[in-house]
Amino acid sequence: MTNNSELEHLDEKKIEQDHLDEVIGIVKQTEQKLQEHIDIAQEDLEVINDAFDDIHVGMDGDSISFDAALSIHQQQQMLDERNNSWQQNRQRMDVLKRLEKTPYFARLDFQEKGETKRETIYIGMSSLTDGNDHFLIYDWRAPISSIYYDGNLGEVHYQSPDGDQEVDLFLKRQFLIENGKITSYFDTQETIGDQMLLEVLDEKSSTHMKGIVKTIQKEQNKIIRNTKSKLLFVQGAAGSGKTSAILQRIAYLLYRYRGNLTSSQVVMFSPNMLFNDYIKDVLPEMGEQNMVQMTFIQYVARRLPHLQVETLAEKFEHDDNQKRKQFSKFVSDNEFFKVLTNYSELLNQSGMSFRNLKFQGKVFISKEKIAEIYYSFGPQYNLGNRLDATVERLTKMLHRKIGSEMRSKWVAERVENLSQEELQAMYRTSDQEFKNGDQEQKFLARQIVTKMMQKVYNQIVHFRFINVSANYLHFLQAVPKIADLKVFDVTEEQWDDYVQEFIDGMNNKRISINNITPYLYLYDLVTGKHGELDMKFVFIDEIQDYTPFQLAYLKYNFPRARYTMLGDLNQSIFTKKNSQTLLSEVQKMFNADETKVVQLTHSYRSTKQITDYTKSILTNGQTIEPFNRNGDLPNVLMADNKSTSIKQVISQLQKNDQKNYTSAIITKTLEEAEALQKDLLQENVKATLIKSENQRLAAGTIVLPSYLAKGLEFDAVIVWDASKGKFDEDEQQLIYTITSRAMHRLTVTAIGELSHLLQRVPEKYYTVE
Ligand SMILES: Nc1ncnc2c1ncn2[C@@H]1O[C@H](COP(=O)(O)OP(=O)(O)OP(=O)(O)O)[C@@H](O)[C@H]1O
Repeated sequence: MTNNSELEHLDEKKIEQDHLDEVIGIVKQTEQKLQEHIDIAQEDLEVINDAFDDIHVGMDGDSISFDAALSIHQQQQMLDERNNSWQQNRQRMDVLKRLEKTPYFARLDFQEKGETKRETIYIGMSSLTDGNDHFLIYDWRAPISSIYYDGNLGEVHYQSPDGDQEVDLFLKRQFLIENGKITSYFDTQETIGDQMLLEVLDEKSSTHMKGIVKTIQKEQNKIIRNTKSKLLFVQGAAGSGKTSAILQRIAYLLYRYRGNLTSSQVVMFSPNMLFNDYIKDVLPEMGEQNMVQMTFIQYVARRLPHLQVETLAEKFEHDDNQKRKQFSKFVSDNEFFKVLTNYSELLNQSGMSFRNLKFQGKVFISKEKIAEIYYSFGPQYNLGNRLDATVERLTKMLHRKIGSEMRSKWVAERVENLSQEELQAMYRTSDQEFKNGDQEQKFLARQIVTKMMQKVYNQIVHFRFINVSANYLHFLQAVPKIADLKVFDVTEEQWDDYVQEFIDGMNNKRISINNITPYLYLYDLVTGKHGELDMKFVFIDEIQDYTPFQLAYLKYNFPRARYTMLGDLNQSIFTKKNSQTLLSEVQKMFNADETKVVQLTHSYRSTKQITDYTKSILTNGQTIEPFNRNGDLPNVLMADNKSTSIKQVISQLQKNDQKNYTSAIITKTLEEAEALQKDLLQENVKATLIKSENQRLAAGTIVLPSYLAKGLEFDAVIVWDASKGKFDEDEQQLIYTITSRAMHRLTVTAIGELSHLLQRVPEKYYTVE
């Protein structure tokens, strides 16, 4: 028997479904109108294109009349405009198609302060108006929508363009809608009801990340809508939604600053390429274009195309050595950044190295001559304009050289022997006239010499006459004199080895990750580069893997940008930095009143059981609060030997399969991942090996090394071979990162004895088989 409240609920559901049907009807009408526009625009484009072809046909030979040129220009402009609006319409159509399935996910009933009328609004992925400009759906990023994420019922505030607004909120309703049908709805008192969040988090993982617009949490909303801070620093536990929050933040910023901000003025530095692929759908699904996305290594390496940069795998394995760790610490410190900055100032007086400028294999301007020119400018010059002045002087010398070279014998001979086609190619117009033969001869000689000299000119304007590697080497050699090595526990002999390593690398056209950033920074200082002034927002994910040097360099490169840095200081697998130091070092680079630090402590990715387990691995970790979603206890599979361990993995994979969980087997190193995948194959178990960050995640079981697992998540994770002696004490963060990738199920395998890092976890948090 149904009671009254259930009946009311049914009635209410029907009313909501009717409203939904009505909105979907309007979405469809809007689609139809838009389609007509698109069709017309398409026809227009074809007409313009045809006209364009006619003009081309009308051109006679190489010359083109002024009228035709003008016409082409106008047509081109028209074409660009139409193309643009055509593209915008297509994008809008994609958004409407999505709205047709799920127009909105929430309803708010409220009354603005000072108003007498109650209002009801619906919130969705994008706004939609009816014919009378009345909003049927509000974009989730609109100012009013923020009360959905921020407030409990009752008095709530939100920021509008006119300042702080107060409303009285009566009702907050969340919908689950599938293909135009309301499957369920909840009225909630709290910010975002746990029930809705549970439903979302219980879903299975996929090879691509999903948006979280419907269930953004209050703390996350603060990150998303922050527009004031120059530095927004987010410390968040594994799985607390840092990455999700920044992607929504980018969508928010693109909406909020529409017209003044394009996706090319937003750059995101991500931990590896695999991760870029993982998140690539989130923004397009919100109707926005992806930002510029790259890894730090890509950013620096693209400027040195002739050098091979150490890979992540190499760096990970090299740093296993204690001596290297010590160097890495020194050369990645803020102090080292200062030492290098100071060194560059000395170069203003002396010490810059140059290369000879050559022409046809012979020295044309010697490096000594260049040095003389460079230091002929007074002390009022800085490095940047000293170089500019040198370029100017060298260019003048080049012009003089062209003048004298034109009179040389080889040029006269070359002119004599020019074929008809070569001549035509040299004349400005096919009927170029000359006063006399002498003038024509001069003109041609200049053309020939200028062309030959073009290479030298390019070398000058691209600063090829600066010997960057010699300069950097001098700097490294000078370090013991200008910095206190003892502070960093490095002896002079050890430093000499480090310098030698750089020289050996260079001889083989290789450079280490440690050297590449200081190398480029010195180059930028010498060339007076001002950085990319146009970049407005810089996002850095997994900040704990950046060194203070790299961060200082990014700041130098994007001097006008606002920074959002996110990370989990518990997951520093490359820098192994102590959490607080990194934060305080970063904060020093910005004014305190322009900095905001936000902590996200709730972990949403994993079940309560997994989070309880993973957080016990950390001895002095940041606060982590599990979200109350239940699952199995993590299980530890102990074996006496490797082949038993492999059998255990296979049987676990089968159990995971039964639950439809995709599994990832995470090994410590790449070598182990490769060996394990082969062993599995021998047993007829297929798994995709992810061995480089340039691959894509595949469906089905995958095997990957720890450092590529950053930022990713999987239904089930099997940690391979967490045996005794496998992980050092300072690798807690690494094992924490690996285990915290699991959403629903976590398995750990070990041979002989379990790693002491995992023996710390209280026994009540796992089972042993
Ligand atoms: N508000 C939310 N609503 C729904 N799902 C959420 C929310 N916040 C986070 N999640 C989910 O939690 C998981 C972890 O989020 P995300 O990867 O953004 O966390 P992270 O802090 O970047 O993690 P890590 O540092 O471990 O890489 C994702 O599946 C994400 O969809």
